Amino acid sequence: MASAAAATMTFRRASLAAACLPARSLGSASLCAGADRRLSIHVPLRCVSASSARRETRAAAATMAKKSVGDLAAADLEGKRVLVRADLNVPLDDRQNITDDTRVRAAIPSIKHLISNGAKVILCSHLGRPKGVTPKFSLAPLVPRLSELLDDVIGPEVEKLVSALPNGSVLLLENVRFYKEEEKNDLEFAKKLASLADLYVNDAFGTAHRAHASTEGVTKFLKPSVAGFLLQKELDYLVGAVSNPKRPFAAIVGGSKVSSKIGVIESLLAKCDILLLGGGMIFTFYKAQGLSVGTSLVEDDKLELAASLLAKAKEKGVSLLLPTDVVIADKFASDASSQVVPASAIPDGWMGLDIGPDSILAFSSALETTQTVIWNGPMGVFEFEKFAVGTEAIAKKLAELSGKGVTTIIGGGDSVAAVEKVGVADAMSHISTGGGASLELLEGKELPGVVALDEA
Ligand SMILES: Nc1ncnc2c1ncn2[C@@H]1O[C@H](COP(=O)(O)OP(=O)(O)O)[C@@H](O)[C@H]1O
Ligand SMILES: O=C(OP(=O)(O)O)[C@H](O)COP(=O)(O)O
Repeated sequence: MASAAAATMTFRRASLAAACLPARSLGSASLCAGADRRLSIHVPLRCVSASSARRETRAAAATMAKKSVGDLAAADLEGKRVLVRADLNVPLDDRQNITDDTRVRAAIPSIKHLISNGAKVILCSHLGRPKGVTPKFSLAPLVPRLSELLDDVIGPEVEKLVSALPNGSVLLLENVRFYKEEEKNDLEFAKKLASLADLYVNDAFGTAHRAHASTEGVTKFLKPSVAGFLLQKELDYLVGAVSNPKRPFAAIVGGSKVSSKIGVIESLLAKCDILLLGGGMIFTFYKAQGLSVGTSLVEDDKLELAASLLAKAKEKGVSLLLPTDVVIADKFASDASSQVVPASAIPDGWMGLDIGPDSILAFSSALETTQTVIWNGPMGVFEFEKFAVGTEAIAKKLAELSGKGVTTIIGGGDSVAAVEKVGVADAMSHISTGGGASLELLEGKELPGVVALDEA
C-alpha cells in the first residue's frame, strides 16, 4: 500500500497538502507515490480562507520540564521540515462530518507558530482504531476544517512531495494507524517516518499515554524533539490539579473503552474519595456481581478484576457508586424501543445504553459534596438523543458546580464532544483533549510520549 494522496492545497502563507501517508517504504521521494486507489480521495479545494503521592507528584512534575516548540524561533525553523504529531482523533458522523472539532482547534497554535517561522510542517495523527487501511478512518475529512483554521487559503493543488513543500506550508499525512507498525512502535517504521523531517514536535496529548512509533519511536531519530503548546498546556494544568486536588475528590468514569480504563480504577481508588461509574463500564461490574446484563457491552475477561475492585473500594472506604437503574434498548439504534429498569432487572435480549433517573439523582447528590471532579467517558450512548439524558444531566451538574468554585476537569474526545453538545464546555475549569491520558496522569504515571521528549 501506500501513501494516499488525497489533496493538496495552497494557503496564502501556508499550504496544506492533505492525506499523504508515509508509504510502506518511507522516504521523502516515495511519500506520495503509489497512492492506494481506495484512498485517493480528492478533497475539494475550497479553502477560503505520583508509591507515595509525593513521589508521584515529583515524577509527574518532571514530565513538564520539556523543551517546548515555543523555544524554537525562526533561526531554528526557517526551511526546516518539522514532523508534528497531533491527536486529530475527532468524532465523525455517518457522513464523515466532524461532530466536535475541539481536538483540531487545539492543534492549531503549534502549527501556526511553526509555519509563521518558515517551517515545513508534516502533520500526522491517528483516527480511530483501524485494522489496516480502512477508508472510513481516513483523515481526509479533516482537511477542510484544518484549512479554515489555518486561514488565508487561496490556491489550487500544489506539490505532493515533502521535498517540494514550500516554507510555511503544511502536509497532512494519512492515518498513521493504517500501519500495524505504528502501534507496535516498530523501530524501522519510526525511523522511516522520522526520515521525512529534521525535527519533531509532539502535540498529541490525547495519545501521549501510548508508546507508538509516531509518539515515542520517532524521538530516537529526531533532534530536537519538543513539546507542542497543547501538550504543555495540558500538563501545566493537569499535573497541578490532579496531583494535589482539593478534596473531596471525585472521578467519573464511563464510555466504551472498558478494557483500557478498568485498570485505571484500581489506582483511582487510592486517589479519589468518590468514584462514579457509568457508560459501557458498568455491565462488567453488574455481571461480576451475578446480575444479568442482556446484550449490554461486557468484558468477560475483566469480571474477576471488577469483583476485586468492588471489594477494594469497600476495604478502602471509597464510595464507589454504580447506577441503580439503567435505560435499556432492544437494539443499538437511535430509534430503538427503550425502557427504564433497575440494574438488577435487565431482560435477555436488551442492552443498557444510559443510566436511569434514580442514578442521575444519586450521582448528582454525590457530586454536590465534592471540590474537584475529573470526568472521562460518557454515561450513555449520547450520540442517540434517547440515550443522552444521563450524560447531559452530569454535564449540566458539573457546569453548575463549576460556578460554585468546584474544579471540574473533562477529558476525552467523546466526553468533550458531549459537553460541547450541551453547550457547557466554557463553564468547566479545564477541557482536556485526552481521556485515557489524563486518567493515567492522575494515576501518577509518566506518559511515554512526554518522557521521550528533550529536557528543557
Ligand atoms: N452503555 C453503553 N454501551 C455502549 N457504548 C457506550 C455506552 N455508554 C457510552 N458508550 C459510548 O462510549 C463512547 C465513548 O467512550 P470513550 O472513547 O471511552 O470516551 P472518551 O472518548 O470520552 O474517552 C461513546 O461513543 C458512547 O456512545
Ligand atoms: O481518543 C483518544 O483517547 P480517549 O478516548 O481516552 O480520550 C486518543 O485519541 C487515543 O486513542 P486510543 O485510545 O485509540 O489510543
